[in-house]
Amino acid sequence: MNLKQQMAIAMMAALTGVMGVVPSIPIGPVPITIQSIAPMLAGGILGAKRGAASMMLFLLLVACSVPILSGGRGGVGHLFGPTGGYLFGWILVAFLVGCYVTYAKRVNVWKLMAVNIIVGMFILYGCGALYLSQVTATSVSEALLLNIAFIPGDTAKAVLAAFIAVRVRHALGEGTTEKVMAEKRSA
Ligand SMILES: O=C(O)CCCC[C@@H]1SC[C@@H]2NC(=O)N[C@@H]21
Repeated sequence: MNLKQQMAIAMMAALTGVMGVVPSIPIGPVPITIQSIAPMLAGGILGAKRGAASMMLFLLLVACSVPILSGGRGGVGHLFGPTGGYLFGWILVAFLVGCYVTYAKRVNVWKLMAVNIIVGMFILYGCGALYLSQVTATSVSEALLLNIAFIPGDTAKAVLAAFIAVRVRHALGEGTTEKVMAEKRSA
């Protein structure tokens, strides 16, 4: 991995942290947060491995008590608290969304939007709810139902993330034959 790719991972982790300045809206044990757009952007812009790496770096910084979770929270306790399933799920979301952009011959904004919705919402809700039901006295079905409140905001984030990712990839020349060949040579 070259320096430019490492910088891109660090910048995505930093961007996710900057989003943490925006306070979350607490509704029950899991808040509404703008940061849930970050894994979709990370995968959509950086691809599978680098997208997942940026989310890992972000969570590592949180574990080191850097106050970059929404509302300025940090500390390893947050990773294993009620929202831990969502936080670790962000790595999976970035990876799976990234798989689409990495392996698609041509990234289509509508398909990316669909992948964002399926992975960045419904698979993430599954991870979050399963974990939440383990660490609190909530059944899996109750925990799943909590996610209904996130659907409108997360749908908007999935749409926005798809448009931003396609624009940024286009601006960076990602997916062009020359770029793919150059990356294969430097890998
Ligand atoms: O800050 C945290 O502790 C993590 C919050 C996780 C929030 C989840 S991510 C998916 C869903 N959409 C939201 O806006 N909130 C939840």
